[in-house]
Amino acid sequence: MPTTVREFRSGTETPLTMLTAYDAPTAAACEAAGVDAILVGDSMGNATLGYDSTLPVTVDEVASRTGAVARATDEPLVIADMPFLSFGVDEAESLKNAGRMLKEEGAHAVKIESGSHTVELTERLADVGIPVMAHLGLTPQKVNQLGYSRQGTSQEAANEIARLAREHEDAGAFALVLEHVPANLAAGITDDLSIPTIGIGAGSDCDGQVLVANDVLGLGDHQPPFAAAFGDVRGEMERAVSGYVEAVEDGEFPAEEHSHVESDLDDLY
Ligand SMILES: Nc1nc(=O)c2c([nH]1)NC[C@@H]1CN(c3ccc(C(=O)N[C@@H](CCC(=O)O)C(=O)O)cc3)CN21
Ligand SMILES: CC(C)C(=O)C(=O)O
Ligand SMILES: [Mg+2]
Repeated sequence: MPTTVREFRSGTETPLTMLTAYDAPTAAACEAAGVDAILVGDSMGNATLGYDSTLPVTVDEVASRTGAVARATDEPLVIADMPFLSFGVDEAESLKNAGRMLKEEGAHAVKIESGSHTVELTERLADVGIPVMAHLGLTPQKVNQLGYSRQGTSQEAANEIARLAREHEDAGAFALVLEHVPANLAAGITDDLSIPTIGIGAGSDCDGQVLVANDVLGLGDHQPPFAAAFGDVRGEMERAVSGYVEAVEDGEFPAEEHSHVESDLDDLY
């Protein structure tokens, strides 16, 4: 498994796997299951913080969860997802916010939602030693312009995504997320680039795949059409909590083995 971005590359026999995690136990489960990279996604906004988009997520929130994920794991690459307006406004601020994820929180790399405005920033970050994962196609921080719809569906839009993909590789990005784009566009970009492409709703010809952990675990209430549940963790949580509630209400918990009596104590009343 990769512990530096140099080992996270295309052309391997099996596709690369990436999953989001926002806490230590989920990160530990990802590591135990052999996930190659963990993305501390700004999807934490809707997945765990109760917002209806990723826009309100702060640098402090991503930083604190990145620290938790990095402390809980050794092997997987840990990538911090830079939140809305934490990059791309002011260069010094972008470098400070991204650098903090590596310097203070133990991330190995950052991801930034990309566009023509992030080519120079990607180069600058890479130059100072902050590996950048680029992200094209559906970029949820642009929900107010794009909604959550498919991207790259016209020839013109597809060409633009392919051009930006090449520009970000040339700028020094170590990998590229392609979200909600046609499988044939993602396949073409994957062929063209030498850095690994990681798809989400982008078909099976990318070098790797990423999904939001809540969707994979069966923990979410609403999941995108391209996601799949491989478990029923929400059901499992409800069963465990119901068991606890019933045991307390029936007087079965706590039992003797969960309590202790000090025979030396005097009666207090
Ligand atoms: N749990 C979760 N999973 C994700 O994959 C995810 C998040 N949260 N939060 C951030 C973004 C938002 N994403 C989404 C959310 C919804 C659709 C979706 O339902 N798309 C429909 C409707 C499009 C529309 O509104 O026009 C589609 O048919 O494409 C797609 C991606 C992907 N990301
Ligand atoms: C879905 C991935 C690519 C993401 O950006 C996130 O989880 O925030
Ligand atoms: Mg994100």
